[in-house]
Amino acid sequence: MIAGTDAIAARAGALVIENLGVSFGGFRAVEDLSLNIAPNELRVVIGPNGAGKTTLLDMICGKTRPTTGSIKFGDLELTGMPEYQIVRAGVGRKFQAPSVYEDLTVAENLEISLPNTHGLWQSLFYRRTAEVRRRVLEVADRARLTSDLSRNAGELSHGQKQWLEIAMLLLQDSKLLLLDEPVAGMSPRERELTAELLKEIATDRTLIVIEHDMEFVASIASKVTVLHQGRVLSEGTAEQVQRDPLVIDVYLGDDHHA
Ligand SMILES: Nc1ncnc2c1ncn2[C@@H]1O[C@H](COP(=O)(O)OP(=O)(O)OP(=O)(O)O)[C@@H](O)[C@H]1O
Repeated sequence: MIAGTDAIAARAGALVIENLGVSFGGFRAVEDLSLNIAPNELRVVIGPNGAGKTTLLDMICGKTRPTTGSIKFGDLELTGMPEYQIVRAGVGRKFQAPSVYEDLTVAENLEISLPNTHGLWQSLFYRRTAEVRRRVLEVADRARLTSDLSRNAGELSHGQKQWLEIAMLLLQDSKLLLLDEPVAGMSPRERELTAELLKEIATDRTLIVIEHDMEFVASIASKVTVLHQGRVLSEGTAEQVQRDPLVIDVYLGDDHHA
């Protein structure tokens, strides 16, 4: 019974992190960190430089192995699983710098993100091909890339490349998306569109977004977790954490709180 319930939670994207910790040669980058993220939640993680934000995402996606604690994605314990299995379990990571295939078109970038595409092209089975086209068009529409499908990805603006990469995660069927500063370097209009896109994605997927820009955070987040020195310092709405004296203290002198 419990396994069945957990399996549903895994598909829906619940993430439960308990007492997570990692040390790099004696230095504790993350310590005793617990987080509970509901299915279809859009959680923002903020914190000053070196707080452990990137290290947290690295541990969820298997890039860094925790020294202590557990990361449960539904009924799956992710700690100890190799990175490719974590991807297959539905966890997709986007790093700060976009990594798309610049010499391929937007459509081609999207097509190759679909699982099992190689076998598909070998067989050239019409119905599957039509299904691929349908899914590519649907996700391109979601990511505001419909009119750019035949352009080379290298010609896209910085913001459009970020959307393409998010679209690739959607086609990979990621149920939990980990995004590292998705609006860094974007224009104000691109930020607005990204806020809309992320909110839309959170209607049927779970997202964890690392972000510095508090205006953007306020525009997207239902809940914010503030990390400091590898631990959770505060949690609440953007407004609540910005008013928290502990958070103000940590950011003192930082223009985020001007
Ligand atoms: N592989 C590593 N080896 C040694 N120290 C590391 C390693 N990775 C991270 N650290 C250290 O762990 C701490 C947390 O780093 P992390 O990159 O997670 O912080 P962050 O909150 O993402 O900061 P930023 O906002 O600057 O990206 C830092 O002090 C960093 O120097």
